[in-house]
Amino acid sequence: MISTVLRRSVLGASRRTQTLSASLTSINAALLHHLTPSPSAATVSDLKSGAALPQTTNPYGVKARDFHFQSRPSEFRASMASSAGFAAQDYAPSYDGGDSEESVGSSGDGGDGLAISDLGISPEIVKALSGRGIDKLFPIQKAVLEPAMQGRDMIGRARTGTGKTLAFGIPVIDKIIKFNAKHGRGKNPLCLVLAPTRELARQVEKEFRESAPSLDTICLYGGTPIGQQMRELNYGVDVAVGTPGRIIDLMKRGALNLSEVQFIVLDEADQMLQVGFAEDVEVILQKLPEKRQSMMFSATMPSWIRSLTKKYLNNPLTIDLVGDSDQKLADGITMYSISADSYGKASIIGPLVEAHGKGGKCIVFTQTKRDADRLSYGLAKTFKCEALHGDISQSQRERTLAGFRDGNFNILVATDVAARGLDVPNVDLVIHYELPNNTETFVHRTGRTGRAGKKGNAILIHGPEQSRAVKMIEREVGSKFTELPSIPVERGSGSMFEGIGGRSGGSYGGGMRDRSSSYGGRSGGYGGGGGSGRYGGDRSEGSGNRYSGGSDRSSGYGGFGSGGSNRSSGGYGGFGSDRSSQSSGRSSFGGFGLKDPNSSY
Ligand SMILES: Nc1ncnc2c1ncn2[C@@H]1O[C@H](COP(=O)(O)OP(=O)(O)OP(=O)(O)O)[C@@H](O)[C@H]1O
Repeated sequence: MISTVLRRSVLGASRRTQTLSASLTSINAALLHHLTPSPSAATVSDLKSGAALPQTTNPYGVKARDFHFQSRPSEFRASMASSAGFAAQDYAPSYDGGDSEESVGSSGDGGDGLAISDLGISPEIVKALSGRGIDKLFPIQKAVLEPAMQGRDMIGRARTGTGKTLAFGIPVIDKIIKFNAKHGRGKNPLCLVLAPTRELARQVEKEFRESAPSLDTICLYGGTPIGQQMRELNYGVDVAVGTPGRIIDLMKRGALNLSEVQFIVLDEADQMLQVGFAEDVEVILQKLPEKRQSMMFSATMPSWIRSLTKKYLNNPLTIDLVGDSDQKLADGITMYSISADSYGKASIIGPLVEAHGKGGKCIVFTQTKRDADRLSYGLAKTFKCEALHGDISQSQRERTLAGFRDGNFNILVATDVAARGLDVPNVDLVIHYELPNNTETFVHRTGRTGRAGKKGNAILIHGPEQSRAVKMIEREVGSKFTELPSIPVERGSGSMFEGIGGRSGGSYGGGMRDRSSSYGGRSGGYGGGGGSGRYGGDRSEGSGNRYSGGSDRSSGYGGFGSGGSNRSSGGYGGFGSDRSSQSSGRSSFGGFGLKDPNSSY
């Protein structure tokens, strides 16, 4: 038993990046707790009476999590919480009601940020944020803080890169820290954050971890061994961030108990519901206590999401710093467009990067995994470049992203798996290799640049016959493109892709000319590339295209991605399998899917 205790201690110590001395303190406390029947071990009657549990103190002055022994009921916090209160209300002046139409509009945008040190939030958070150069609240953070502290359910919308993660993160973290200090720390998570992609889940979890080092956070996502996640859950966590599939898998295995969750956040909420996670999200929500605070955040909130939120949220406050008529992109992003035919467009990427990339980082978004592979292979002959998409193993995806962040290479060629939420500093240029699926995708892809007040460029490559679609994007995002002069392409330039056929597997035939013709009516093939199971990782690739203007319109987007990806036609391959490649297959919606939550992607 002692060795078990030690094993758990070591696991906990490494995971929580505590200092050695703090770990030893915890180990000592755990050993003491275990070897001394009383008074260090809480009895059931202690718990019922709400008597304080023995606690140790970590370097942040926050009570450390006690180890979980068989002898202790794992729901001990539930018993305590029932007598002790609810974090969402503990610090809230009572909210006086209000109707569901209540909203905070774009008037909340702008103005000086509030100094974080003046807000009365935990010193640990202030210190951690300050260490990262974050001393003042951004507008969305300022707008969200008070209602979030009051325990309001909410829908938050603000442009890309404006700090939505900390907008929900700061109040949730603060409440958990204070709740733990008051009531002791338990085993089951108090906060659950759902994200549509693994990369985003990791990033959000990192943001929580770095903002509150004393809390135990965990990231739950597919493509990685589940055993380690189960062990960490068994040790106890405060905040769990993850993709719905792996979360459901862990629930089914009895490793994840959501009965004490007090805060649920859907990050990139529209994407989560739009790509078909609604069902999974509902399964998860049904396992949560009714008494909870629910929040949804995204830079884009299509109108259909309102009706869905009625089901999930209780009298939500809408905080919308974008507004209907405003431009949808972050300030500081300049949009360019350039015409290129399908034969030549691969060859203009290099010149575009050189002319507009300012020598910094660049992300090129392609519609398909195959194009991402082929383009990155071609570009790698001249540039430092790598591909990122859902058919790449999770460990490689993580290495690639880390390498990109660290500046080991400066061009990332990615599918929409990288479109949502990813925060990589100093991406100066985003190139849309072809027209994206819909306005939301355009906004999110473009939003990988111009983050946190920085400047950035975005270039949309379009076919000579797609000017109507380009105008439609302009209208919907509220910004104009500056059309760049065409770049002459030598006829032999398609050869940059020679010799790479079959690199990503599959049966797509034909030469480069055909492959790069993204709007050519692919009626299948790409859709079924990866996901074998219903539950698993993220869903972010594939699908039809909304902008099929001009002559492309006749080319049959409806079938794009139909191969093997239709949820109704199979793929219920059990829990835990990887659904990271795509999730389209709703061919009947043909890509113009924003009107229906189930349509696009
Ligand atoms: N108050 C602040 N001061 C300075 N930097 C901040 C502040 N808040 C957030 N940031 C930084 O701004 C960047 C963008 O934040 P974040 O990723 O939360 O944006 P977002 O609104 O969620 O974007 P997206 O819509 O693309 O998901 C991050 O690097 C974050 O650390």
